[in-house]
Amino acid sequence: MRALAQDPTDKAQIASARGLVKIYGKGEAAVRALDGVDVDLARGELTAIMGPSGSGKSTLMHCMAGLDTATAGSIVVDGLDIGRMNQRKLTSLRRTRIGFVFQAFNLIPTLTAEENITLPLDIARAPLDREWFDAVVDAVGLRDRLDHRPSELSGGQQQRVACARALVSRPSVIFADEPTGNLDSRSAAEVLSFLRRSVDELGQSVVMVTHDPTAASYAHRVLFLADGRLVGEVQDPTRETVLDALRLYGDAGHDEREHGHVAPAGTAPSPHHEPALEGGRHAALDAAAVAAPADTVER
Ligand SMILES: Nc1ncnc2c1ncn2[C@@H]1O[C@H](COP(=O)(O)OP(=O)(O)OP(=O)(O)O)[C@@H](O)[C@H]1O
Repeated sequence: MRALAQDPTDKAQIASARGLVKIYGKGEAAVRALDGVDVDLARGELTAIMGPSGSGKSTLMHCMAGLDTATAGSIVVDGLDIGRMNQRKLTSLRRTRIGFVFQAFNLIPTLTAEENITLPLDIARAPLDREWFDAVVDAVGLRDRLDHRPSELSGGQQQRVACARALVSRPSVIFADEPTGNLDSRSAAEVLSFLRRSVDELGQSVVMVTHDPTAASYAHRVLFLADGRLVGEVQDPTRETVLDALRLYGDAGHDEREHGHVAPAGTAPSPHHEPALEGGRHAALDAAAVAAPADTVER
């Protein structure tokens, strides 16, 4: 395993956590979703987070993205200690420094692709950097679809619009939670290629939760969680090395669940399946991220 950076505010890390604990509920019903996680996520890399269902992947991502508050431990994102921030500052951090991509695309059906992409800037009344917008649109390959509404786009194109929307405000880091969970394998490949290109060509940092070994193979590095702990990692992964690691770290059921992509345990194998609660939670989180007020982050 890569050694933890001495200093979590190290510029080489886009996000770091130390001693992260998250407990949901109280008393006998308490669930220890994160059980002391120390992690450094490198700037300018695509990092994938894998692990069995319930191992704490989404919780880790939500805590590190300032969407959820940790019970204990510290988190630094882009040099800012988010554990010390009040809700207003967290909202501001999400608005200015973090991009989100969720399994549900969460596009506004009445807006065109272009309007959906620029929505966060419009809400923030922030100016559009046309050159950057063009670079993002070209990287995402949507130039000839900008006037289309979501219903006129394929699932992969819709998710690429959501990726472009996450990128357009030049966030420091993009957090993507199962970004290909609703896509067939071809559309998933389009989205994953784009996420990787956004790192290699546009200098973005991306952190992605996935169950899919193929999706994880697009990453520079894959982290494995089990029972709320970080249990291993693979550098420069291939699908095979990820599968080996999954065998080692306990997501043994993934092969049976795989259908182009791997659905979470306990869910139907359809690539379009999404538990209602999960979808609702993601939609609410995404709305919170997109609709946050446009104040600035105070250091
Ligand atoms: N809001 C919540 N209230 C109570 N328990 C929760 C809540 N969110 C998550 N948990 C529990 O915390 C643990 C970790 O959940 P989490 O969603 O982070 O896992 P995951 O690895 O992302 O799972 P999956 O792959 O199924 O999405 C699970 O036991 C889950 O039931």
